[in-house]
Parts: sequence; structure tokens; C-alpha cells
Amino acid sequence: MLEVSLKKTLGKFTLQSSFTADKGVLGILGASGCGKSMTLKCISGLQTPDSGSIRLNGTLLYDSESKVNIPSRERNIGYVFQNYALFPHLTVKQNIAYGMKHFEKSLRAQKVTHMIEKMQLKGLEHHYPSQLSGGQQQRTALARTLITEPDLLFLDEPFSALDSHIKYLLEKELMKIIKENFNGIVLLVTHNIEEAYRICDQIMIMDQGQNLQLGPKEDIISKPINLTTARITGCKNILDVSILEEHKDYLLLKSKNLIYKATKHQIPLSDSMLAGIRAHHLRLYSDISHKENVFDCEIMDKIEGVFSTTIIVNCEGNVLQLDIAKASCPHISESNNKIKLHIPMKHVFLMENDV
Ligand SMILES: Nc1ncnc2c1ncn2[C@@H]1O[C@H](COP(=O)(O)OP(=O)(O)OP(=O)(O)O)[C@@H](O)[C@H]1O
Repeated sequence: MLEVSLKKTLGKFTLQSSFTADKGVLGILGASGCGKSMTLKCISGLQTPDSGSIRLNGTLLYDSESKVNIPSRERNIGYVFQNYALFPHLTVKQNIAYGMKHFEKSLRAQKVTHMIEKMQLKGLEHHYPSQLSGGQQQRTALARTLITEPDLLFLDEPFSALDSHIKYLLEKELMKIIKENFNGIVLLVTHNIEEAYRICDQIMIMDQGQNLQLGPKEDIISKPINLTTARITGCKNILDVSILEEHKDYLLLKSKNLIYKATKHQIPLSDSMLAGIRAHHLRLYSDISHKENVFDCEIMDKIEGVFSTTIIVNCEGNVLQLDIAKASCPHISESNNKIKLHIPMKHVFLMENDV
């Protein structure tokens, strides 16, 4: 287990973060400059916090009170960077063996051979990084890290430099290899919610040096606790709301002239809350016998993507965005600017207005 509680000020920026991570992949998600890399640097010992403590599998790596500060090279943490940071003048084999200088020579050769086989790099041992494909470079970088048998693995935006087609393939391949060959804690830094959702077990949302929410990825998506986490996780529809009625299982809400139901969740209610509804959860409605949470709306704009259409509507004074698979909205024609909108009550979440 990784237990982190730290404070670090650099110029005008202050990182103040407390969290724990267990085996599996924890995604650290946040906008540029929110402190993701700084968090990793403090844990790995490249930066020294001003105060706090960091403990990995029971071993104290840093503690300001008892003045413990284990040097970076002794923390046993592996890093895979965005551009893989392979040494261009070393071959695949030499790159992989690089971090093993302290191992006995015969053991080193044996481990490198084994790792080359495991990472499907056989036949490429004497190639230089410039002679490798993106996937081969990625596997070499991972091999170089995993051969040191780290307790903790950092992936710092490893896919952000790739274009989307190759990105999915490499992402899938890398995570498969990691799951098969590494049984520890993985911290993945990303600013992409889709990537975090595909790869991670847990997600931690960071903003301006603070971690705002940490939990299973499904909870982070379905129940953002405040406006900042809703925005960072890509929620397009955020409405001012007043709570008209509180029932056992549901709430009756009002946003401008729209009166709608929402499933009740286990969060304390207050007077200054917002309602969030994700664009892909809103539905076009054709069954006129069903009336609950179905509203007449006026289409304001339509943006056609390759596979989905984004529709902007005015719904009782609220501007809402719907993302609809193209195949499921053939009946929207240029001449018809009215639609019936269904707001599924289980997909409306209430949150604090923290901004
Ligand atoms: N050595 C430094 N001196 C002063 N400020 C710094 C220093 N290093 C980082 N910062 C500031 O700390 C903040 C957090 O930086 P960090 O690199 O952790 O961001 P990040 O979330 O990883 O961003 P990105 O996604 O762009 O990599 C930024 O505002 C940055 O400008």
C-alpha cells in the first residue's frame, strides 16, 4: 500500500495532497499544471516535500517529523515517460540492462534474456530505438523499468504523444503486459478522462494542487462531488437547481422552468447545489405514452461527428447538450426543430457548487 500525505510549495504553487493507493491502477486526472507530475516527483524523491510523510508497503520513504528521506535511487520506483526516454545510443538489450548495474553479471544476462522474451522483443536485441516501432519502443521502456522489480510503477502520460488509432492498440498492449508482469501499485498520470476510465481501477481528481475526489472509476463518473470534478470528468450539462420536494427514493427538482425527478443518492442536500447530467445519458424520446421526465425541446444547433451527433436544445429555458449515436437519430430532419427529450432520473446527480 502507498500512503501519501504531503505539502510542497514551489513559487506561487502549493501541492497539498493526501491519499492511499492499493494494488491496481490509480489514475491521477487533472488539467495541465494541477500538480500531477509534482505528486509523482515527491513520491519518487526527485522533489522533497516541505512537510508530510510517504510510506510504501510499510516502509517510510519520507517523514518530515522524524527526518527520514530515503534517496530516490533506493525507493524502488519504476517510471515510464511520455516519450519513453530510451537512450538513443544504446541498443534494446543495453537499454534494458541499464538499470541493473548492481546485479551480478551472469544474473544480469539471464534476466535480460528472460525479459526480452517476455516483452516479445526477441530478434530486436541489437536494434537502436530509432529502428523500433512505437510499440517496440514502449515495450523496451517497460522492460527496462520492470527488470528492476519496482514496488511502484509510474506511468506519466505514456500515450499522450500518440495519434488515436495507434494509441488504443498500444494502450491495450501496454496494460496487458503490465497486468501479466507486474503485481504492484501503478500510478498513471493523465489529463484524459476516457483514457483514465479505460485503464484505471480507481481515479483521483486533482485541481490546483489539491486532490478533490478519489474512488472507483464508476463512482467518479456517476457521482462527481462538485462542479470542478464534474467539469474535469467531462460533464457538459450543469444546471442551477432548487429542490422542490424530497421523497423517499427521489427528489423533485427545478431548473429555470424545468421540473424533473432525480433518483436520491447518499449525499447531504443544501440550498446551493447544482445538477449534472452527462450528454450521452440524455435520450430522444419517441414513446408518447411515457410521460415521466419527458420534455418538449427546441433544437438550437446540431453538430455532426463521424459516428455521433451532438444536439443543443433549449429545454424549458435550459440549454442542454445531447450526444446521440447517428444510427439512433435518423428522424431528426432539417425541417423539424422540435424533439422530445427524456432525462433518465437515475443519471441526474446533485453536487456542491465549489466555484
Ligand atoms: N521548479 C518549479 N518552480 C516553480 N514552480 C514549479 C516548478 N515545477 C513545477 N512548478 C509549478 O507547479 C505546478 C504543477 O506542476 P506539475 O508539473 O506537477 O503539473 P502537471 O499537473 O503535471 O501538468 P502537466 O499535465 O502540464 O504536465 C505548475 O503550476 C508548475 O508551473
